[in-house]
This record gives sequence, C-alpha cells and structure tokens, in this order.
Amino acid sequence: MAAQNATHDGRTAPRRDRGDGIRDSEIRIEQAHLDRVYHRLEEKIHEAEFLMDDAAKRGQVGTPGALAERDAQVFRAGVHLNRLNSEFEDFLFGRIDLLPGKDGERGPDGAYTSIEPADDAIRTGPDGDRAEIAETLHIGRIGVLDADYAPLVIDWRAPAAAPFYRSTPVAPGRVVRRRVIRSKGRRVLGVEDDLLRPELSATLDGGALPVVGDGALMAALGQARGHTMRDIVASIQAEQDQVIRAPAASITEVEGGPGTGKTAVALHRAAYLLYQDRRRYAGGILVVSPTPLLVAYTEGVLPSLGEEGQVAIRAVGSLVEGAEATTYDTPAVARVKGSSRMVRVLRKAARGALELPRGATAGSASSSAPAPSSAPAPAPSSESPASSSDHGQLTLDMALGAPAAAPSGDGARPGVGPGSRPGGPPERLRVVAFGARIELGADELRTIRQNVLGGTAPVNLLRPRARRLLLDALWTRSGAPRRYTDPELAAEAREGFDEDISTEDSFQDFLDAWWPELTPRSVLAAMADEKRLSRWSRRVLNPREVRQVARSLGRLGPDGQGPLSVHDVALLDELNTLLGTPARPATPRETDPLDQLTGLDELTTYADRVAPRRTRAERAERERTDYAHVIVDEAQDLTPMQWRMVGRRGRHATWTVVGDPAQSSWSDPDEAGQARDEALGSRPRRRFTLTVNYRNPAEIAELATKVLTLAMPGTPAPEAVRSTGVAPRFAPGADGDLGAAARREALRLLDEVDGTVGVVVAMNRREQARQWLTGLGDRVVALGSLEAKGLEYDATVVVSPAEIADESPAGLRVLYVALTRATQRLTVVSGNRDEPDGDGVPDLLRDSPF
Ligand SMILES: Nc1ncnc2c1ncn2[C@@H]1O[C@H](COP(=O)(O)OP(=O)(O)OP(=O)(O)O)[C@@H](O)[C@H]1O
Repeated sequence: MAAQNATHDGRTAPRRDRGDGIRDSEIRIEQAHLDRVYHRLEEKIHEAEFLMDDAAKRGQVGTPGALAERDAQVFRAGVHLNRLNSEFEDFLFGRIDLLPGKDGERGPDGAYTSIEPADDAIRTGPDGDRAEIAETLHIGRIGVLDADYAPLVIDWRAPAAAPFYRSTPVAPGRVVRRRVIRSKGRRVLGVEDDLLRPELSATLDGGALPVVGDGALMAALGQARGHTMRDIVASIQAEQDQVIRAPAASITEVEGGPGTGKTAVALHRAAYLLYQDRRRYAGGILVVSPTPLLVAYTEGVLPSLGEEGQVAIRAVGSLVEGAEATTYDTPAVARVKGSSRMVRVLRKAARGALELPRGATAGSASSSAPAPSSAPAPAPSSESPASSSDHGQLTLDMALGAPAAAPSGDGARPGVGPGSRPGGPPERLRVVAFGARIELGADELRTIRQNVLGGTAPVNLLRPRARRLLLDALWTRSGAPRRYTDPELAAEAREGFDEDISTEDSFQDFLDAWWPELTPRSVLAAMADEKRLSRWSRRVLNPREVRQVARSLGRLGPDGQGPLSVHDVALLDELNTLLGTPARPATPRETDPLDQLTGLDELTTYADRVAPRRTRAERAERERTDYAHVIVDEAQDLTPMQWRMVGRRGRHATWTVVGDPAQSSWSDPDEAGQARDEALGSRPRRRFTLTVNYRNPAEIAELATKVLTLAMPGTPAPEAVRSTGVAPRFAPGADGDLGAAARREALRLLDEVDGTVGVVVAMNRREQARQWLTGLGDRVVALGSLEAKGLEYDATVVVSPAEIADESPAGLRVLYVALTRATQRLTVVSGNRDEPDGDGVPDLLRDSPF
C-alpha cells in the first residue's frame, strides 16, 4: 500500500520516486500481481491437460460419438494450451489506474465500458482537484480471468485496453496513471509511469498515487538495438493506436516519415485484426516487405504478440512460389523491368515463345516436357533425309482407317516440310488416313495458331483448343466430311478419327513441339536473346533498353534456372498469369490423418510443434495465392509490375498500405501510383499520417532533413521525439582510403554503443564493404543502400553520400533512407566525389546558402 504524501496544504500530491524506495515497493506490488497471474495460469494449464487426458480416454471408447467429442475437446484444450505455453514469457506489461466510468456499466471482461469519467469522479475544492482511483487494469499479451471471472490481465487488443494506448495528457479520459511493467519470466524488473492528469491529487486505497520514472517511451527508445525488431506493445502511442485499431474494412493507408513506427504499427495491426476476427483472417494475412533482410528483422514481432501461422511475411522478391530473388538489377534495368510497359512486352513474349525451338522454352524448367515417344522412330522421309529428332521437328505419318486401307510402309514415311527452320517449331503436320496422305503446311498451321491465340486466355490453357482445331483441319482435309451424308455416321467416324490420331505418341510429340507447355522461367530466359526481345518489344522499349534488359536476363541461362533479380520475380508472376498452369492429374497427397483435425498442432510441446507446423504452414502458404488481408510495408518502393503481382494476392482482401513517398527508390512515382490504384481498386480509403520520429535523435534527424529538402522540397519531416546531444560526425576519407576510414569509424562506433552498427554504401560497393569490415564481429553489418530500407542500428556509418545519391534517379531519396537508420550515432565518411569542406562535411549535407 502506498503511503500518503501530505503537502503543507494537506493535499495528497502524487508521490514521485526519489530513490526513497518507492520504486522497490511498487515493483513488489506488481510482483505480487504477477505471482497471482502465474498461479492462475498454472491452474489453467492443469485444466487443459486434464481435458486432453480425459479426451484421449474418451477416444478409447471407440464409438463415433465419443471420437467426435474427443476431437472437439482435444481441439479446445490444445488451442488453450498452445496459447498459454507461448504467452507464458513476459506477457504482463502494462497497467492503468482509472477514475470511475461515466455510466457505471461494466463489460464482459469486468471493466467499465465508458472511456469518460463519471461526472462526480473529480471533486474540486479550494486546494485543487482530488479523485479516488476506482479501477486498476493490468494489460498483457493475452487475457486471464481469475476463478471468479474477474480480469487479472486484459488482452492488449481488447477494447478495455484501448485507454492504455489512447490516453494522452491532453485527452486523458479516465486514465490517471499509465504504467509499463518490465518483467523477465516470472520476475518483475522495473516499472515506468506516465501521469496523465498531473494536476490531480489522486489517491489509491487512501494513499497518494505513487509515480515511478520519466515514462516508458523514453526508456524503450533509449535501449540498444539488436538484429531483430522488438514489439512496441507496451508503449504504442495514441496516433499509432488509431491505425492499429482502425476498422478492417476496405483500405487503410498510412504515411509517415522515417522512424514514425509504420512497420511496427503494421505488424501490430496484423495481430489486432486476428484478435478481432480470427475466423475471417483464417484466410491469411500477407505482409509484403521490400527485402529479405527486413523480413528477417521483423519476423519475430508477431510471435512475440502471440500470433504466428496466420500471417505470412514475404519479401517482394519471394512472392512467387519456387522463385527467390537473389540479385539486384542496375537502376537502369530495374527501371525498365519495373515499368508497366513490360506488360505489353510479356504478352507478346508469352505468345511468341510458342515459335521458339523446343529446347528454348520447355527445357528442364518444364516438368511436363514430353517424354521421348515410345513409338518406333519414323523412317526418314524421301523429301528430307534428316530424321525428325535431328531437327527437333516432328511430322506425323500414320495409317488410319480400315486395316485394308492401311498404306504400306511407303505411305507411312514421315517427311519434313520444306522451309522448316532448323531447331524451330514444326512447320508441317502430315498424317496418313483413309489410305491417303493428309498434310497441313506452314501457312495452315500458322492460321490455326493465330485463330487459337485470338482470345486472351492463357497460352498453356489454349493447347486443347489448338489440338481440336488441328484435328478439325485434318478431318476437313481428309475429305471425309463429304463422304458421310448421315450425320450420325459422320459423327461416329469423326470420333474414331480424332481418337486414333490424338492417341498416337507421335501426334502428342508434334503437339508438344508445336504448342509446347511454356514455363515463366523459360519465356523469361528466351527474352535474353536481343533480337527476339527487340521483336517482342517493338514500339515499347528503345534499342538501348532492349539491350540492357536482354543482357541482364542472360544471367538466367538457357534453361532459365539461373539467379533471379527482385524485378524478375514480378515478371515471372505476370508470365504465370499470361501462360496459365494446365490442370494436372491430382497426385495423391500424403495425408496425415491427424492433419484433418484443425488445431491439432496445438497439442504438443512447443519444441515438438515447431518443425511439423512449419511444414504444414509452408504447404498452406504454397497453396495460398489469395489472402484475406494484405499489408504492404514500404509501399512507396513497389514498382508498377510489383503492384500487379501483389494485387493478384489480395483480389478479395482488405488492405493496409504503409509508406513514405520521401523514401521511394522508384524513379517514377506517378506510374507506380497508377498501378497502386489499379491494385487497390475503387474501394474507400481511410488515411492516417504518423508525425513523430521515434528512431532518430533530433541531431541526426536535422541532418537528414537537409537531404529531404533537396529530394522533395516542401515535404515536412517528422518531429524527433528525443535528442542525445551528440551531433553527427564527419570523417573525410580520400577515395583510395574510403575502406580504411569506414573501418576506423565502425570500430569507433562499436566502442561507443552497446548494440549494432550498420555501414551503408552504394550498391556497387557492397562486396568491398564486407571486406572492409572483416573480423569486426557480428555487431557490425555492411549494407548496400537499397538493403538498408526499413532497418535500424544503434549507430551507422554512411559512406560517400554522393555515390549513393548518384546511383539512380531516386538516389537522393535513397540517401535520405541511409541517413535515417541510426538510433544514437551517425558518422558520414566522404570521398573526393563528396567535395567535403574543411570540416569534412560533404557538399550534399551542407546548409544551403539560400
Ligand atoms: N510507440 C513506440 N514505442 C517504442 N518504440 C517505438 C514506438 N514506435 C516506434 N518505435 C520504434 O521506433 C523505431 C522505428 O519504427 P519503425 O521501423 O516501425 O518505423 P518506420 O516508420 O517503419 O521507419 P522507416 O520508414 O524508416 O522504415 C523502431 O525501433 C520502433 O520499435
């Protein structure tokens, strides 16, 4: 119980911790509460275990009813156990002390529902305002009720917890004191309080309300950074909470400068949406992140909030199954590949690729590449001595019709049509039917192909139609339609004709060569041929662009299996849509009978659960291409082609889109904006702006703003919430010596901070920078400018701002990103190109003379 603090006028003023033991006594109070919570959790775990045990016994009865009941119980108990086990660590983090609610009503969790205080909550007297704390709520990662259903802990996402985040000194509502509790396992380590009504003399259980520390936010922001992001559940700020709890419907757009918490807010929103409507979001939430580094950095946040499985965090270069971007294109190539002009090029390529040599498109990339025919190899034609396989061209000579009419060996010899291009698709189809040779030549085949391609259906899905039109043409050419006057007989004969021809291996081989099943990778690889690409991109790309793109695609190799760039992946996705995947006979899936029981993965210990669940989650992910909610982080960076790719994954989704135009590395924001509008459709949008920079101290933010002013004049910078008193450092390093200077500065910063140091260089210096830092340990990381996106470090070294700014048309905005990664210290190393002044300050970072 806190002792009353009497002032000379007899008021009960808040009791501030002055090292007089209040902190310790408050920690003891919270410890007692945490002990009660753990005790209750243990009871609940026993209950869950008992339920599972009981359910297992019921299963032994063996009747269908008992089994069904067991399954239901197992499921409930499993879910319960899983949540308890995984939330057990560190899950109590907050407390609010509240005035009585206005209407005196309490919700299902036992808390007052009103956010406004009762009219008589505050008594005004000659010595100021007084009030009695009426209710104390503890906030945690999950809700826990005591045996009488009174709330011991409120889930952070429950409405009753909202005042913990929303109340501010300007609009405190019922909250008098907000406390953040730091605990590890079962031990409370510390408490930090914010007083939201500092003018009020509040009492708790008759004593003055104690206040400890200077607020939780500052304590959180000052902590050293590791290589993974932490959740901010204990210190979400009011403007961030508005976004997190915004209704799920349609589209929520969030803008804010560097460090305003956009990524953190987006991830907390995912957890909130799942809490609000788990059933709906069982359809999956997709978080699209710009780089694998940012995925790795953020992927621990959701599990720490008790959410896993339902949320897939994917780098934009890993959105297509079986494709994983491992390289970056040069800015010039990226600019072309990302542009929506590529849609027209790919449309032509998807169709044009049918004309290519067989090996150039189907290749090993195609799982359905035709197996060698089991039929005996046809004899060489008199017209063409080369065998069909020599040319990769197939013609079909077959004897059809009544046995008596079957031609002798002579009539069955295959031929290669004149004008066939070596290595090209077959230009002639020849069959022998009804004792006669029937041939479709290059022109007819071309007409048939053009007819089939007339529609917009995916190319691979048109193959059955192509097959049908070939048979139609052969049937007509055979003269058979004239021979049958009885339609029934004609139909019967036609059926036999079709079946005989189309079941022949050699006809299949012809089809495989003339209408091969195309794979996205093989078509992309085919675009590496400059002449071909120039044909497919006529009037869309200029010769220079064609050359650059073709050269970059050469990396894929002839079979298309070489390394992909981030921008290639969106092209693959587009091709996937243009080509389509033909239906395959269902392969029997290995089924684990236990899999049938939803939630069964919840039934084992954590260690047991992880491996099988991951495979199940991965499989579910593989099968999923459409999500219930899509969150796009760093949305300003998506190219038009990437927007199309992401849009396909959220056709029926609600969306949260977060970004900052001032950090965009894409050169043409208008074009990307249009693609974004197309992906999001015309649904209503809710817009929020975050205004406070929680990452950078004011000294670093101020320097970065100089670049913001150059990059996007007139754009307001977010306000830094704290300052360190340490100005950025400038260290000139002559060009030949950039590496030595960067290493020296990294070492210095490793000494000055407890956590991580990031060294950011222009993209083409990445490898070099890794060499510079060899042996400095894993607290220091070398990054290309584009890789730094979204990440943060205790300290950063930015090497040659001019090199970064000159890298691409969006270079100044990329430099702005690089300069805003540090939470404590920033050093800028400049080369000759930076034209540093006497103090080593690069040209770009000096005060403008105007
Ligand atoms: N309410 C908060 N309490 C504590 N820390 C916070 C809060 N909001 C943001 N932060 C911290 O500020 C830093 C920046 O957050 P985050 O990376 O989400 O910002 P961002 O807007 O996505 O930045 P950028 O656009 O530069 O990538 C992180 O360390 C985050 O944990």
